[in-house]
Amino acid sequence: MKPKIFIDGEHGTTGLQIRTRMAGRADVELLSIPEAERRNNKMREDLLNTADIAILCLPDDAAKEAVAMVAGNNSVRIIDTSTAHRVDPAWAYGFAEMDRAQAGKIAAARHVANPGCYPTGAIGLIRPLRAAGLLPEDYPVTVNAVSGYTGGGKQLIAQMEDAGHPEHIDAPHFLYGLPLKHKHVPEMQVHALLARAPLFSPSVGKFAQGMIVQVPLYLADLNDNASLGSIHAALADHYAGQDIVEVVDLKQSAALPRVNAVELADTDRMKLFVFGTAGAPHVNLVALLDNLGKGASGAAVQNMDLMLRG
Ligand SMILES: NC(=O)C1=CN([C@@H]2O[C@H](COP(=O)(O)OP(=O)(O)OC[C@H]3O[C@@H](n4cnc5c(N)ncnc54)[C@H](OP(=O)(O)O)[C@@H]3O)[C@@H](O)[C@H]2O)C=CC1
Ligand SMILES: CC(=O)N[C@@H](CCC(=O)OP(=O)(O)O)C(=O)O
Repeated sequence: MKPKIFIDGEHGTTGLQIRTRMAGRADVELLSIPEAERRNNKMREDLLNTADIAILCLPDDAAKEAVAMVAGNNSVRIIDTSTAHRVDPAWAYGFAEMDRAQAGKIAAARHVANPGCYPTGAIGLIRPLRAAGLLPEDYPVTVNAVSGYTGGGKQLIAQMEDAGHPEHIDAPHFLYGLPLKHKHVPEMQVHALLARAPLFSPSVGKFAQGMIVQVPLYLADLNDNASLGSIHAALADHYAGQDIVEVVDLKQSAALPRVNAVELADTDRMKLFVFGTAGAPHVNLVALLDNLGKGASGAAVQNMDLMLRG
């Protein structure tokens, strides 16, 4: 029998993208709820309890309610794309490449918390340097990022695309999260293995999908006389043999005049760069991804595939 997959929230931004990725897959049976019934709790509860894997693409509170709907059912496994369970030690964090053991943990888990889009970039850059001992645990990490507007789901998409929307946003690029209490900070701190909460400044650009995450570093405050070359080598070693995360060659990075936020739109890949000049005091670590690809729906399908094999 084919494993049954139910995407709760399949008519939202993340859910639709997962459905698109699953179209044509003959190895799974996709359970579906009509759009008009998407908030029908009885139907959702039945489908959640029928599934082998439920993928939650809901706001945090609704995700917690969905988990409660399958309490006592030991056969359904869950991938939650919301923020609700990302620092819960009982849930496997769904970033398969973040260390060597993680793909195995996801494969064996009943509960998987899909990472946030910004944390995928930030943790992807920082954690290998913590693991290699180059970045001190108490380094004052800053994370600056720009996301495509689909990152804000149906509501922000409408505000950006519909000129008649009462809260239409006209800005081509805007900063938000100005009180510095973004919901992604805790998972960045926990999974990047940092003692101090990173200072995170997000922004949105007038493009649908794409993301740049930047982590600038002062070399003098790192360990082991860290250099442009040793930082790049640590990242390249960590991701060697991966097909989703690519560490761009130093020479290629040095030749780039710019980084285009939408370069990886509509892909599930992530590119990591180390920018700077040999012998100079700073480096800038940069992650490039699609907020809906490796940043959300692509990662959810990757995790589902690991769980189906596990
Ligand atoms: N967009 C992105 O780039 C990313 C999103 N995520 C996470 O994915 C989750 C979904 O976000 P996103 O797809 O962007 O959001 P959307 O607003 O686009 O979609 C959410 C969907 O969930 C439905 N929904 C909301 N509340 C309930 C409820 N109580 N019961 C049943 N259905 C409900 C909505 O229906 P209705 O239309 O009626 O509101 C909608 O169809 C969020 O937790 C988000 O944080 C994670 C990483 C990146
Ligand atoms: C552009 C934008 O608004 N982005 C969202 C984050 C993306 C998202 O909702 O994802 P998570 O589930 O990972 O939080 C935000 O800043 O709240």
